Amino acid sequence: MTTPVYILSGFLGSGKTTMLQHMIQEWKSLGKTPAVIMNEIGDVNLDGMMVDQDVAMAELLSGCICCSIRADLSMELYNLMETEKPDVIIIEASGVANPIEILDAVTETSLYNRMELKNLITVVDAAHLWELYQEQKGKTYRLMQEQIRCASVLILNKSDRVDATTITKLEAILRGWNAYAPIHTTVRCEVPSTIYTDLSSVVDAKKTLAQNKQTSTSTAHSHDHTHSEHMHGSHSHVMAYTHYFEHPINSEAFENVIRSLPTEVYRAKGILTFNDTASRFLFQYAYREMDFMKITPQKAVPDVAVFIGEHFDKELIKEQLLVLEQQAAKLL
Ligand SMILES: Nc1nc2c(ncn2[C@@H]2O[C@H](COP(=O)(O)OP(=O)(O)OP(=O)(O)O)[C@@H](O)[C@H]2O)c(=O)[nH]1
Repeated sequence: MTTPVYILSGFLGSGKTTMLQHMIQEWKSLGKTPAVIMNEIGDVNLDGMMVDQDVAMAELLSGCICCSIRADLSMELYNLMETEKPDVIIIEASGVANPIEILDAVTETSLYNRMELKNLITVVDAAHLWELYQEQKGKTYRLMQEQIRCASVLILNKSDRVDATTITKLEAILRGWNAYAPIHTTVRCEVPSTIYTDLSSVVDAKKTLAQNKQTSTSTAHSHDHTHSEHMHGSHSHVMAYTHYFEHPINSEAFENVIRSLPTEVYRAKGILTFNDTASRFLFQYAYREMDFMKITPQKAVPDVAVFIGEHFDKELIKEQLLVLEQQAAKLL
């Protein structure tokens, strides 16, 4: 028996965890046992909390799966196969990962383990891509392009955030960059379940990937790049700041801080206790959209927020959050 492996790629905040939740639900309803490998560039895995607690999960934190911890990925894949014997494995890459490197790690591991890459699914934030496409430059744009080129399935997500004409244009752009992958235009990654459950209908992922990989490497990188230049070139600009809260804070004051974040911060998420609400909240901020969800964590978790972006001033964010904590502490 060969275990199918799915790679979920896509820029920060595009909807990978949302997609992962659908996949897990679908497989479980079919009586299958999925296992997950999650990768975060911050040092806490908040997305893991969104995932069904019964699912076996390995976490690769504080680095990008495609470079610094690529060897760990092979090891985690091996361990999961040995200990959990899952029916299917899903790897959720960090939003800044170059999927080609993950693909290589899976292929390497499959040499000594019976696993097979079924699909490399790339989730795209429609509004974000549209904005970057207007400029057609920058590292984030190139990375997104690379993630799209490598995909065997493309999910054009957050279609609720752009109009129908823009969607048509975006679909044409995706097709121009990736001639093979089926494109699914979605809201909250609602796709026909057959794309990940009916394995017989799955495209020949290996062949597609090999073709796209060729196009991708020849256009995005010059062939004489060294391996390390290739890996770090696309996302060495990304940084993260993790803030642990000592005190509950005021929810409105926090929202104001998030609203005033510099544009260099493109992703933030956290778990917070507010002094003016009864419940704890999971907060999400992706490409200027903010979302709060009530949660009751299954295990003890600290109040924490992670900010991810390019060359932003960590100290400034830290100071603003400390002020919120001091203001709240005075009221105690
Ligand atoms: N408006 C809108 N929001 C969405 C959609 N899909 C997901 N979101 C929201 O976007 C935010 C990010 O979604 P995630 O699924 O966590 O994205 P991700 O790619 O896993 O994020 P990272 O792991 O940080 O890279 C969450 O607040 C989601 O609820 C969509 O189709 N439309």
